[in-house]
Amino acid sequence: MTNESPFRKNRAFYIGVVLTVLEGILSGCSYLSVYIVLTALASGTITAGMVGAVTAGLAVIFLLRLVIYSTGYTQVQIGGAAVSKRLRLLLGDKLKKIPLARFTQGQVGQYVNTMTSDVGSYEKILTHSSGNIIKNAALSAVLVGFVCTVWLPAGLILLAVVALLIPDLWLSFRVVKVYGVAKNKVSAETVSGIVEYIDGIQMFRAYNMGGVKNRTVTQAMEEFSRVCYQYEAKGIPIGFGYNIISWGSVPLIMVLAAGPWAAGTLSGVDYLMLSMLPILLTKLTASIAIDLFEWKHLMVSKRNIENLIQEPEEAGEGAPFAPERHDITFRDVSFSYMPGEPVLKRVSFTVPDGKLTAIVGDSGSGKSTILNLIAKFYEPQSGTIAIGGQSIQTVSAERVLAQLSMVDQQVFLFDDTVRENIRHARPTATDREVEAACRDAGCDGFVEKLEKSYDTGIGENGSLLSGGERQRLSIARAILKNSPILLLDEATASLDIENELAVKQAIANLLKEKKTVVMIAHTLSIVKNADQILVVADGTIKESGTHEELLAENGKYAAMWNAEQKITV
Ligand SMILES: Nc1ncnc2c1ncn2[C@@H]1O[C@H](COP(=O)(O)OP(=O)(O)OP(=O)(O)O)[C@@H](O)[C@H]1O
Repeated sequence: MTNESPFRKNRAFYIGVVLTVLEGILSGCSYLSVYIVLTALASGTITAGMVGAVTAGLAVIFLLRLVIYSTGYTQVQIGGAAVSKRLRLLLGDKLKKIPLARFTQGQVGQYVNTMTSDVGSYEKILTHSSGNIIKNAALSAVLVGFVCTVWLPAGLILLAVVALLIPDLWLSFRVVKVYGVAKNKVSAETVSGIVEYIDGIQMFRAYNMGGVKNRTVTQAMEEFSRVCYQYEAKGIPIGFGYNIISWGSVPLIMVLAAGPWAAGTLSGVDYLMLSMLPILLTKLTASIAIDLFEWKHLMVSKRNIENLIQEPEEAGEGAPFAPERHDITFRDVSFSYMPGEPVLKRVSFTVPDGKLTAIVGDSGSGKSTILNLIAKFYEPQSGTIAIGGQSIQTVSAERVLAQLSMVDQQVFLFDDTVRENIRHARPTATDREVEAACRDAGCDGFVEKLEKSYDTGIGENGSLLSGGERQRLSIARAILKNSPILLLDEATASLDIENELAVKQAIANLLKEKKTVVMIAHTLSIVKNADQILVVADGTIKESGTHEELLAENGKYAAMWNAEQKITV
């Protein structure tokens, strides 16, 4: 990673800005032509040749402005789009490194907001606000300079109008600081609510919760419109006040300049220009004030982007990680999702290399949490987790994940074809390898019945497939990846009997290869033959051993086994 600012602008942007300023200055030159013509008219020295020359000059200026404006505008757009593209890629990369725990703390809305609207707003600063401000400032400088040469006191009054922008902006920036930041925060919360609502729409409808959830989203939106109203309501009077004061300069100059005009020290044309140009300047400064107000607000977006860039990343470096053995050791590992609510308490155990270890226990006892920690989705608060004797704390999650495959209850599938969904596990795999993995996972039967077989699209998150079919596709992925460690969350409970058998057969095929396997089992019959069984209870490993050893111990496992036998008999 370089030390260069991610916000740095490129050449296209600077070229665009220079051209925009040039166009602003040129537009001021049109007034100079009017002045020349009017002066000649008043003094009676006007000729047809002169009118022709001024008209030609105006035509040239117009053409020049057209070319400069369109080139400048295009360059600024290209430059701005390049910066926002760089920012989006950087933020996308950053999201991969933020600890998963952050995504469960109401941050999702903020992240979505920053990735989309904040980057869009920052792009707007570059492509619109900055250009407008610089252009209007350049034109204002030309006008004030010109008025100064016509009659200095009028020029000084206009300078005062420009200077009044300072208190105006000070006040409006305070509004942005309070309400602009609040607006942004509420907007993120609204996005969070909407994301949750859309994500869970099936469940909300199934449980008739649309109304309740709708109310939550509606309240967030109402709060958003309230803050927006406050923001505008506080900002408008400041702009309005500035407008009234700056417009006062027009009659003031007219009244003050009337004396020198009557005395003959100012010509009629000068007086006319002094009456007209301040009108233009007040319009320009009002526009600058509005643009700067907006610019300041958009800078809140820049700060949000900076905050996201600076978010702490998960521990671990990019150093290579290829342990020779794949035994997994937990030493005094403690973990909680929420402060003060421990899920694992000083847990220690070893999963032997190349063996099958099953984890059993009550619902909510922390079984999936153990798998999440092995996969580095979360970091333990204390203790160490090692793979092949090497602590994974100093290894990046990406490199740890390269060593393992996960098959769990939450299968995530892309809105892509069957083939590409499986190939994600190993992008270099050939079609034959993908199809072989599918066969081993028992997918070939249903895949071949699909309209375009392996090239059929499966819908968003595999919505066109059944639960069991989705499970088997995720097993096919694990088979294709062929990693030395396999983490399995046995999830056949919600499947019909046919699918359950198919998934169990697929898992059995997956287990054929000699791997280090950690398997959460919700039914004990499936773990009878495991090399080791860990019984989790109250955030600790209550018992460990083989099926026979644990039955002989006559503890929790034996009780669970006996209970299950009674149900199945
Ligand atoms: N992302 C999370 N944020 C906060 N708490 C969580 C989170 N995930 C799990 N928990 C809590 O941690 C505890 C352990 O959850 P975990 O999913 O590890 O249990 P489990 O034994 O796998 O349960 P099950 O057998 O029902 O899948 C539970 O009390 C659960 O509510």
